[in-house]
Amino acid sequence: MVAVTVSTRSHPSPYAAFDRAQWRALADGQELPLDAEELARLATLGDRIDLDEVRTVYLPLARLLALQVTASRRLWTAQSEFLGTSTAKVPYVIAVAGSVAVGKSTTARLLQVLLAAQPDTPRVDLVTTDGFLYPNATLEARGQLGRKGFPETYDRRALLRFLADVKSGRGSVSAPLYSHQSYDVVPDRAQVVDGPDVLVLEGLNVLQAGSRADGRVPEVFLSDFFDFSVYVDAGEADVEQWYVERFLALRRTAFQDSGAYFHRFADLTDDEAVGTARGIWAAVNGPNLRHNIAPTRSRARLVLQKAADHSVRRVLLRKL
Ligand SMILES: Nc1ncnc2c1ncn2[C@@H]1O[C@H](COP(=O)(O)OP(=O)(O)OP(=O)(O)O)[C@@H](O)[C@H]1O
Ligand SMILES: CC(C)(CO)[C@@H](O)C(=O)NCCC(=O)O
Repeated sequence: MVAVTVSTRSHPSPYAAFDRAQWRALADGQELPLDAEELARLATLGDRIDLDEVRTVYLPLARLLALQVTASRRLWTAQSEFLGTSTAKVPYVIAVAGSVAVGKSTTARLLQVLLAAQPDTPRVDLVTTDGFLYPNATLEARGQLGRKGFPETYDRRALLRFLADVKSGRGSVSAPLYSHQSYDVVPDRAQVVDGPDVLVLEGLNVLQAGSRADGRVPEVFLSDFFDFSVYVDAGEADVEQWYVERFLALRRTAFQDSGAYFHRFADLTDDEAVGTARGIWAAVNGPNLRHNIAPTRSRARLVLQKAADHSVRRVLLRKL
């Protein structure tokens, strides 16, 4: 099957586009290594997804990635033999980017499960960049608590160091953790990444180039350490709607916990909750999407374009 090439009259597109049927056909006959129960456990609250969607979208993606891992290992071994250096295995790093509430977490968790079922990649670790946010106390002192998720609210040097350490083949590399419930990084706890076959790194900011305080271009970018990158894309009006729906659902569940940062929103009426969620979107997540996240989409190797019902309607794969 031939993929459609997306192009404008003046610029040939760097992407090949696949509709659902074309993409699904790439993994025809492959077994799905998870059932509906496991899927429900790993899907983000509000993310409507079923096994058919996993088979159509994520299974072919996992197959493509497994193929890339195997090929890159072969290349690595050949180069090491040529140079006479050690052939120690280094983790294959996949970045997953996109807006708040677009479904990055579900995508990243699905890739973890599907890749772990492939023969060459049994050990797959998942790290989210949320843990690299500065603690609320630091953000508050800097007047940045209302900008959480913007590039400057992350410790980008620590994130870069973490990834450089993982990619240099070092074992037992620690990543800090974040709690959505307390809305803050978790002190005194860490996630240890110990030489997996694949590391999936998920976050709003993974494709951002960053800039230094002195305005100079940094010498090393996070993306220098990526082997593959996925951008989860949808229209802003749809993502805002998903954010609002999730906020309403969390109000009935997570916000009820008296220890939750958002507990003060637990007793809002539906109208008040919608107003509050739209307010947070308009002040923080919307501008962040427009100014800092969407502009990085063109750096991704693969784009999943979602429709209003959360289903992926088109897959774009970089051919240039
Ligand atoms: N305030 C909250 N309280 C409790 N859980 C939350 C809260 N906000 C988000 N979550 C949950 O935390 C997980 C990750 O949320 P996160 O905000 O990182 O995802 P996202 O980046 O907004 O969106 P997605 O993963 O859907 O792209 C989700 O399962 C979500 O339902
Ligand atoms: C932690 C992030 C930045 C990313 O996951 C996001 O979920 C967030 O908290 N954004 C700030 C505005 C809000 O509370 O939705």
